[in-house]
Amino acid sequence: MSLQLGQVPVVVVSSPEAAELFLKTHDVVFASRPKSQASQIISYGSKAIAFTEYGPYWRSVRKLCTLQLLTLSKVELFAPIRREELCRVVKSVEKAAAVGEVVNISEVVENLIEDIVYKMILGRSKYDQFDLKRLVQEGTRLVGAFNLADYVPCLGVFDFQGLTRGCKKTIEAVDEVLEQIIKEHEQAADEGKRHHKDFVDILLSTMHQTMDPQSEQDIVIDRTNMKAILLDMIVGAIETSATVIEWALSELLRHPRVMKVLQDEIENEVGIGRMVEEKDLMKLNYLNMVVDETLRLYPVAPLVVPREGRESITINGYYIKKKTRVIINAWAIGRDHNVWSNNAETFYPERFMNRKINRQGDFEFIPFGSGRRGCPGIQMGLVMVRLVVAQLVHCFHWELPSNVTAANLNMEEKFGLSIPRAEQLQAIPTYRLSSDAKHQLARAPTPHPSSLSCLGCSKDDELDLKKFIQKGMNLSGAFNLADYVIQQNLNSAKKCESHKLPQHQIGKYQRGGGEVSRLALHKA
Ligand code: HEM
Repeated sequence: MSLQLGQVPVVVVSSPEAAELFLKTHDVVFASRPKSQASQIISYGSKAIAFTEYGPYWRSVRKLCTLQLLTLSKVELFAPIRREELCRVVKSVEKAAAVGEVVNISEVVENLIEDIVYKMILGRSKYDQFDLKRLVQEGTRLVGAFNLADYVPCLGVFDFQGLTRGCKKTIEAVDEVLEQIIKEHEQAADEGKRHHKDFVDILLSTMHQTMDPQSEQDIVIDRTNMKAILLDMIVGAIETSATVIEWALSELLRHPRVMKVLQDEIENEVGIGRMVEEKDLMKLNYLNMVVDETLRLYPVAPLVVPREGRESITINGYYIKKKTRVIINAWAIGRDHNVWSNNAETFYPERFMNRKINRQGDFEFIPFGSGRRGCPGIQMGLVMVRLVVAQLVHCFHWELPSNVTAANLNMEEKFGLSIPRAEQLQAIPTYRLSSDAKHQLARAPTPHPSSLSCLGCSKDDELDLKKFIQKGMNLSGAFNLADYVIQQNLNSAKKCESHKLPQHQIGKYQRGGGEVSRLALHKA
């Protein structure tokens, strides 16, 4: 569908076939983002990833964030943080369950995801004096709002809708929090207190240095870029994951049959004597179906994030002018009857049973977008969503409060860049694990700090790599006679013999060093 919104030509894509043309076949043409007044202000002038135009800067920053924070190995590194935060939440919901209290699930989930994300990205829990979550929500609302000035630019100066004022106020408050976080990291580094590097430390260490030596442009990041990147990561991680979890739990509450199948699956795989661990997730197929079905019906970004044509192009006989804005309607695609049959509006996870889904390559299912601008946080998002949903339905039975039924539970959404529930979700929990699980909860280990190591994993108790490294250092530092007597003539075995150095002596050092480095490499 083609629209003319003010001065901006817009193409709306609402079928999987068309989505494939824009996100795969001609992805490179539509890999840029349009500039909007709100996104410019909120992203410090397009200095992060999500609203930055396609080019070397965007590529370098995206690469940095992916490698340092979002690869599967980095995501796994943060498992202890997720575990500890979830244990804390389970304990507090258990207390509410003991007295039959109604729990505000939305609040619990949003706070949980917020805590996990801050610890992963900022290396600390939230500040009492700053409500960063509220600022993030406000920022997302402002960026998602329809701003007349984006389509009729001459109206921009008047700011009729007050969006520019709102954005400036929000970003000033966000800036204060980010400045404090950066200062704390700098101070701790100066005092030699930072033994484990978090994402803020990584960004600080890359400041003012060429980010990508292979890039044709000399790209360096300064303090402002750093804040923009941190904000992008926080917004990307908090709003999205919490929203999916809330919708999944809402649908499970409306569909007791699905809830029961899911609880049975987890009980069979995990047992009723302990909480769900991340390693269990890969065995939980029905859980994956529940999450996919939620993402199909409630794609967090229903219109993905707008794209912009970098050049004019003709697609399927239609001429599309350079700078045309492209809106991919993931919401409509997820509910398309031609793809999902006549029951497309129904929450029915079993539809994914015999469907092999590629989450960023099948165009009938694009909750994470696709192509060059597809979501880089998919691994982190999916782990958080699956783990929290699994844990909450495994540890508790949930019932709607007495005045709400499955039929009248309010399922309206708030409109913005993302679509959270309009009304907070509330339910009454009953603890369902055996008493052994309580001991396990009490013993929940404190996580190791979010160290981003060069191997991308934490220390393994069974593999004492440090011992091998020390031994290797000892051997390479040892005085080796052979280095002084035969080193110059190593290539001549005959000369070695003629120097009358005992063969076993040479072999001892070579064997020792070789064995140590072989073992160390093997362990690594
Ligand atoms: C369930 C969770 C998530 C969902 C459903 C989701 C969804 C999306 C979608 C639809 C897009 C637009 C893709 C496109 O234009 O093709 C996107 C982009 C993005 N997401 Fe996510 N996301 C999730 C989690 C995360 C997390 C955990 C992070 C980072 C910590 C993240 C960071 C980003 C960034 C930086 C972009 C912009 C990419 C670019 O423009 O190059 N997301 N996400």
